[in-house]
Amino acid sequence: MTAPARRRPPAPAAAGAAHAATGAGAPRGVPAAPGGLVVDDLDVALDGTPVLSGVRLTVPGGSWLAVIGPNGAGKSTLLKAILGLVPYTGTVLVDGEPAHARTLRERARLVAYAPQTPSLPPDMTVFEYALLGRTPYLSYLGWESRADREIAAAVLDRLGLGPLARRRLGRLSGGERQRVVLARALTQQAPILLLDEPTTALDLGHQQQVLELVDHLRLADGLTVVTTLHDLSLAGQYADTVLLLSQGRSVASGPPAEVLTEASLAEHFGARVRVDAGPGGRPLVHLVRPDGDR
Ligand SMILES: Nc1ncnc2c1ncn2[C@@H]1O[C@H](COP(=O)(O)OP(=O)(O)OP(=O)(O)O)[C@@H](O)[C@H]1O
Repeated sequence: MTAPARRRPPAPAAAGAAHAATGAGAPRGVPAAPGGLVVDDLDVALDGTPVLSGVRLTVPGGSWLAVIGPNGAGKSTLLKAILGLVPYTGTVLVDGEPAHARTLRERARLVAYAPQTPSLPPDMTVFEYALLGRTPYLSYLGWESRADREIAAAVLDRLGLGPLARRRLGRLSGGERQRVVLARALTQQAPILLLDEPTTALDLGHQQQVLELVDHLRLADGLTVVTTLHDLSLAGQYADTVLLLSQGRSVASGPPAEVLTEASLAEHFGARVRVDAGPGGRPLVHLVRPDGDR
């Protein structure tokens, strides 16, 4: 896979005032992270219900942010706001500009998104679906080139999906569907990758395969990665920074070992856990039965 090398120094934290999503250009005082993301004072209400309030984050280009939080905390909504798929107030800068300042085609070349529960056309084949990732690069009346087809085939191979290339989407298992959705996002070859729960349907081996591939691409090509993850040990092993959302607010953000603490997880998830230091001091989170002495 090829993508422009985008290694950049971390950007300072955002510090701007709220501004309407319909405005154009970066608000004064909010520094852009080149190749990265800046979110500041983000509010989202859906059907009149506040879902996100005052959320802020900075993801320097080439780094990995894991967004964690209990069910309904607003993780998926945060990704959708970054993509410009839901209305918001506040600041969202993607590679230094608000998403809505770019055309849909420009956005698709910049940000690839693998949603949590996509609807897949049942009669489309795996290869055809992966090839959709090349759409932002086609001319308006053009067809996919041989190079586009080779890129899609290479991504399917790297995800172990080559043998399923001709299979129709309606005949895939849950885990196969999830990897196909990731394949389409990777075929897009965008420098920013937003993955909503990319491992929930995967067995242990495929979880590792998918996350290692994403990390390999991040390191090789400088991709910026944002994943929501319910598996907190995976968040701890792979992310540079963890953002904990609770009831629509950012309640903690920082290196995994600072955010994934027993006290914090008890408070915000209502879970009793043990946190051990794993390889490199990265945290491993284990559920502990409240009556574990029995
Ligand atoms: N159209 C809507 N109108 C009102 N509330 C909504 C709407 N869509 C989503 N919500 C609510 O917004 C909240 C955040 O949803 P979101 O999907 O972002 O949470 P999440 O953290 O990704 O949850 P999960 O871990 O369960 O996937 C939830 O309480 C959800 O019910």
